[in-house]
Amino acid sequence: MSATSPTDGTAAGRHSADRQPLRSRTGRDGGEAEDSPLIRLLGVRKGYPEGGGVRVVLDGLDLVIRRGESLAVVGPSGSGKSTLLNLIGAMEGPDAGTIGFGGEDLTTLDETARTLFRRRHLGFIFQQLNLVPTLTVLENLLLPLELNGVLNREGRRYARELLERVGLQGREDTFPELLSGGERQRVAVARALVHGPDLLLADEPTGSLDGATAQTVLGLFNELRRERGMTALIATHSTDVAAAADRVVALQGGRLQEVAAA
Ligand SMILES: Nc1ncnc2c1ncn2[C@@H]1O[C@H](COP(=O)(O)OP(=O)(O)OP(=O)(O)O)[C@@H](O)[C@H]1O
Repeated sequence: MSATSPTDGTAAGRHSADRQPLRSRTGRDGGEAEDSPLIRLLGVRKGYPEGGGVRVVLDGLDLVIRRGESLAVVGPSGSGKSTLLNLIGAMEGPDAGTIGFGGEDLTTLDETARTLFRRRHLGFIFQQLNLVPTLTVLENLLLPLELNGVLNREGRRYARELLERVGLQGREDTFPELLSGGERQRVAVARALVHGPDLLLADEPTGSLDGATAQTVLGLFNELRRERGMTALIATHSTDVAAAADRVVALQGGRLQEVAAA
């Protein structure tokens, strides 16, 4: 079964683009380009070895995500949400199926091309955060810019602006181990956004945050979608996070199902 169409990604894209009320929820005017698919999964399967066999986690997923859309993925623990994010983020490859990103099939890229693709186009917020402990907060934020060879004055200014927008102004020179869990999570949020990614992949991005701070972070995602046309895919157990998304899909038993908007 598909999140958007049981059979065909193209039809699924048209179906999704017809969802006018979803656009008005974020205040976007939803032009043609914004509504075009950014990501297109067709027949994606993924399993892991277990007891001499293979345990299938994702069982033939079809999914279309439009440019500028925010999509929440919900589902029980172990249902494959992180696995789905890892596949779309080209962290690993599927056993079968294709994953299109802006017309390019990620499953055909070699390791070097996948690394470059991730650096240029994606912002990750991992559950484990993956902050570099030997770098300060600001240095952690500058890392994606450095890796992309675009660390300049404007990048430094934007890094500071993002820290302010997540409420961490004044903590630029602090090391991650001296921050609270929620503060560390906000550093990871800002770091994922600093290079202006086309797609944000966020795994439980507000899990360590209080309600008000979580709303600030979700508001920031939506602002960046409006300001920069960013697309967001968010794995979550939180009903608040799901409610802030344009669209919600649920993973269960290896399959995706569209969930009615709240
Ligand atoms: N690299 C791996 N090797 C073996 N099994 C794996 C690997 N990655 C994930 N799995 C298995 O795939 C299943 C799905 O894991 P995944 O982390 O995607 O679930 P999830 O929905 O994100 O869970 P949670 O909500 O608890 O974070 C789990 O049973 C997990 O053990």
